[in-house]
Amino acid sequence: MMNEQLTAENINSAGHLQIGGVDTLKLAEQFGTPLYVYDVSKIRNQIRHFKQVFEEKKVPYVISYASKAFCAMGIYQVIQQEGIHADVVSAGEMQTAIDASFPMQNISFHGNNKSVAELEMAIKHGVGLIIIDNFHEIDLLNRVLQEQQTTCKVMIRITPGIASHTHSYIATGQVDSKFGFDLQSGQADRALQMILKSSRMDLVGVHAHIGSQIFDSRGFDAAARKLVDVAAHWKSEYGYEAAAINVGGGFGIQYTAQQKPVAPEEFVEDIVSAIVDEVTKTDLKMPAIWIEPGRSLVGPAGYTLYTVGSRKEIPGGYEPFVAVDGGMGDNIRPALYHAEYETVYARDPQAPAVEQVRLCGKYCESGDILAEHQPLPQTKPGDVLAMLDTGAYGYAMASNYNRNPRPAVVFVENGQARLVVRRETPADVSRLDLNYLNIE
Ligand SMILES: Cc1ncc(COP(=O)(O)O)c(C=O)c1O
Ligand SMILES: N[C@@H](CCCC[NH3+])C(=O)O
Repeated sequence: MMNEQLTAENINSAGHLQIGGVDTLKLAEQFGTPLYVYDVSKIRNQIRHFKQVFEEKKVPYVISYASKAFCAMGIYQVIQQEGIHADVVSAGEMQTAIDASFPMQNISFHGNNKSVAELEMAIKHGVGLIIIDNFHEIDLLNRVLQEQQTTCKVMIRITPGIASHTHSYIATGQVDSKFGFDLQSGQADRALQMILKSSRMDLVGVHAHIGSQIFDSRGFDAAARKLVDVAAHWKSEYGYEAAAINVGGGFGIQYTAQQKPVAPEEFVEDIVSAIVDEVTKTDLKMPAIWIEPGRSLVGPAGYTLYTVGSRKEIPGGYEPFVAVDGGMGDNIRPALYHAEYETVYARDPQAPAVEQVRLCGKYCESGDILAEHQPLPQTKPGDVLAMLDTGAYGYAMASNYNRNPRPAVVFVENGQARLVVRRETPADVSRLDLNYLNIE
């Protein structure tokens, strides 16, 4: 039976799993495993779906890819081709965008504790927008702008007081969040007044992000309406009219057959309708609507290929452990959020399952389980498995725990595979260490 996440295009004439027209067994052989593989056309298609919604609704918009979901030069190059913006949250992400020759005016800089060095770097490189999170940042940014004798565009991030229904580790819109200015206590208004007073900051609008991996539109609807409300209040109270309303990202994707999020573009349709509806009740001009999708752009496009190694049977009715050559170092999400994924047997994704196993990694942690109750056909060492939908927050959150080198990343498009991040070597992993006792 075919996994729901796959289509007929995923099976080649040999019956093997293929991605972007390339056989996954060949990819594993050519590039080794574990391997992150992206089907680039899926990313391009999703961007087009988002664009279509805005264009049909005839509203001004900006799509800004949240590059924390997957950051590498290659992805900045793809999204630049598609003509969208990106947001970054660190000097490292910014550097990667610079290395990819991404137009810096299309970069927004987020973060709840941006350092002076990061702000200086952003201003020096002409980052298009700084999304201001707190009072300390207003102070730092004013100083940096003063020193560099320049100005920059900013947005104010507010906490809309909306609890989204997602894992508590990835909810951000509730009042008790570390991100953004609180509305109820008047923090957001104070921030507005300070920014309007600054001759160096050009305020373009208001931002909120309610969380990640959200499955339905209710929270977005409420957040969108709240943002228009804030914009209307700022106009009537302070004479400031927002040119942009940024609703953040967070559109959930389907990782398993049981999960039923609405399609990413449907979230956007609902958001746009809510904003248009609210704006028409006010005297505001239609602001540009910004979205910041991360997971929904890159998650479903990503696959992780693993090779099966050891197997442990435990008498007494326990599920066997089947170990692969990766694990929590290349995908921390199962251990961190109890995230679930589906995995298929690459040689024959339609092969009937004969058992359920615990798919575990090679890291020295009992919690290094990639999937419990994973149905699989009979596997043997050397077989290749493909975990689906690993494109977001997989490579981005990879670590060198146990000093395991991180996997390579390959982009596949039109039957061609290209390495976009090379595999780390053991020498890469120890490259930063210095000799404490000067022993040669
Ligand atoms: C401010 C902001 N925008 C966008 C995103 C992207 O979220 P997602 O990957 O869930 O679309 C995040 C991460 O949650 C975020 O913090
Ligand atoms: N890293 C999280 C999402 C956090 C989003 C960042 N604000 C995940 O894997 O689901």
